[in-house]
Amino acid sequence: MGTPPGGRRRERRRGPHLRASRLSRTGVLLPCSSLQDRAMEREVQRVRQAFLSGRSRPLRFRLQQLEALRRMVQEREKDILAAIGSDLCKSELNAYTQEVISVLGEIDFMLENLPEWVTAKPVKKNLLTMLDEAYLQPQPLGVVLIIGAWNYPFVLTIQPLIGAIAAGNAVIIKPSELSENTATILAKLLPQYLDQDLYIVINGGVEETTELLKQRFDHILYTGNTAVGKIVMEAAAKHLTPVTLELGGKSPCYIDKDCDLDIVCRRITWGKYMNCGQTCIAPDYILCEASLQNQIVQKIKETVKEFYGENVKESPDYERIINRRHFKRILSLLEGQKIAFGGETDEATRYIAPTVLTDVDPKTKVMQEEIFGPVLPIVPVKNVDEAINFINEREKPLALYVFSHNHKLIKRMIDETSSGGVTGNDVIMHFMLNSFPFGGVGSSGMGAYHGKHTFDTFSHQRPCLLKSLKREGANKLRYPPNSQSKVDWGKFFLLKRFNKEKLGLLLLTFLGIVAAVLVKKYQAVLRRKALLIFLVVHRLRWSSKQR
Ligand SMILES: NC(=O)c1ccc[n+]([C@@H]2O[C@H](COP(=O)([O-])OP(=O)(O)OC[C@H]3O[C@@H](n4cnc5c(N)ncnc54)[C@H](O)[C@@H]3O)[C@@H](O)[C@H]2O)c1
Ligand SMILES: CCCCCCCCCCCCCCCC=O
Repeated sequence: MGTPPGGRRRERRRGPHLRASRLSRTGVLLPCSSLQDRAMEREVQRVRQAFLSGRSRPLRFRLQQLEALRRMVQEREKDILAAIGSDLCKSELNAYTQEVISVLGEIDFMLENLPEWVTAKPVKKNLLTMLDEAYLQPQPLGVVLIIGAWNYPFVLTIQPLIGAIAAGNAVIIKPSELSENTATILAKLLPQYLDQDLYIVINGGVEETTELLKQRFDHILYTGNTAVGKIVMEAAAKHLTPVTLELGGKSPCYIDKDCDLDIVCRRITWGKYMNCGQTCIAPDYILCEASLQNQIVQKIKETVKEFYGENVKESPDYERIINRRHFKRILSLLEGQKIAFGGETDEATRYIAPTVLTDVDPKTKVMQEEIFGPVLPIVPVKNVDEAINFINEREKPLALYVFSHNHKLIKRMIDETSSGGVTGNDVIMHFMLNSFPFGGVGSSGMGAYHGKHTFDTFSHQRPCLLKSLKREGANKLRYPPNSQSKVDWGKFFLLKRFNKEKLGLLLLTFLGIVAAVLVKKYQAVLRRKALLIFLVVHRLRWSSKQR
């Protein structure tokens, strides 16, 4: 674990120091020069060559790599927890439950299901292809770039990696330079456990990411803010590279008056102040009727005490803001606001107390940008209609939360709004169910991952149609010269429409096709039956001759 909560922490410059050494196989650290471009290109080229060798493709290899990754997490757990701990001032227990547990769960899930996912799946056929072989074959995309985020620096980098390996790709991992300890440990550990040419870590800041983005990839998965998401997409467009953008936004939380406020406030307090509010799907603000405000403030205040004790600063469960820039940014959101409780700060340790703001004017700064910190504004609304309008007038959020005993109201909120994901009567928990695709919509992102969805994100579902070089008669229908009769046949095969005059002929053809299908299907049986008949007849003739 890093500096203990409350201890004075040194604010280090993040980024430049990562660039101070040369390109290496264990986390590429680059000199800041024009050589960088070529060095980056060579690195990507090396990974591409490894992909082209074909060794990332066999199921056995993918399973081995995933098992090796699991071994890394298990054997080096202490180092990983310490790195996360020093980046975000997080206890080992919290780093484990918030990050490591999901990674281990995801690896186990992949190992269990991958053999089924990689197999080709037959598809439904039409009359034109009924005698052919038609299936979907998932195939790796190639070289994938994963740009991680700093707020959950381990899970948000490794979870996509798991799916990319499972899908048979080569991967370049670019951890966030803001969580520098986790970035360093990933660059150190991954090459010790995984194939060193197929999966590499490139560390660095904006400059290196910019260089990296000039290269051609087969897919980019970026996690971070919307502004950089646009930069990534623009760079990707130059190579027509598909992107998955895991972005952010202001996730609303509507509290209906028909609910159990004690439970609601406990759940919101957990999701809002976990990781000091630096969670992409944390409830960003509360919408509720004005009459509920004071009770909500009171109950959140009590829960904060229950969770973190009298002195939040001393709690091992309360993290710190990642850096001074974000600390100052969050502080600026408090200007001119009515602080109902909290508001204490300490710049030296980048501590911001769990804070609630009441009667917040939607036009103020705190309601104009994603907070990404432990500040919770309450915006009073008249009723659920106003809440729905409020949400729909803004960018589509990454998550939406609605609390009520009234199931119909929850369903209505879901039907009449849009967001990446929704949880009714809780927060955050949809992230933990890997049968859900996790991702945004509109400005909160595009594409999704988790579980099978990550495998699909990093796979190409290749349609494969295998025909025979026989049965050319049927194919003549599509060759020139065209004729009305051929069109009629086309209508029959593709639209299942009959020309009444030709119904008899069509019926006959159809029976012919059915017979052909049956013959093909039961070829072996028919061959055995024919042989048997031949032998019986032969035997009868022979015995009659004998007589
Ligand atoms: N949807 C999700 O899963 C998810 C998860 C975590 C965070 N987020 C979002 O991320 C945001 C917080 O992260 P952040 O904004 O501090 O991320 P950030 O600024 O740390 O950016 C992340 C990555 O982008 C790179 N980067 C930054 N500026 C760049 C530039 N100009 N050109 C090229 N690359 C650049 C960085 O090197 C880093 O690797 C929030 O909006 C949050 O909601 C989303
Ligand atoms: C012991 C109980 C286990 C339940 C753990 C719940 C932990 C939630 C972790 C949430 C991680 C959220 C990551 C969000 C990604 C965006 O920032």
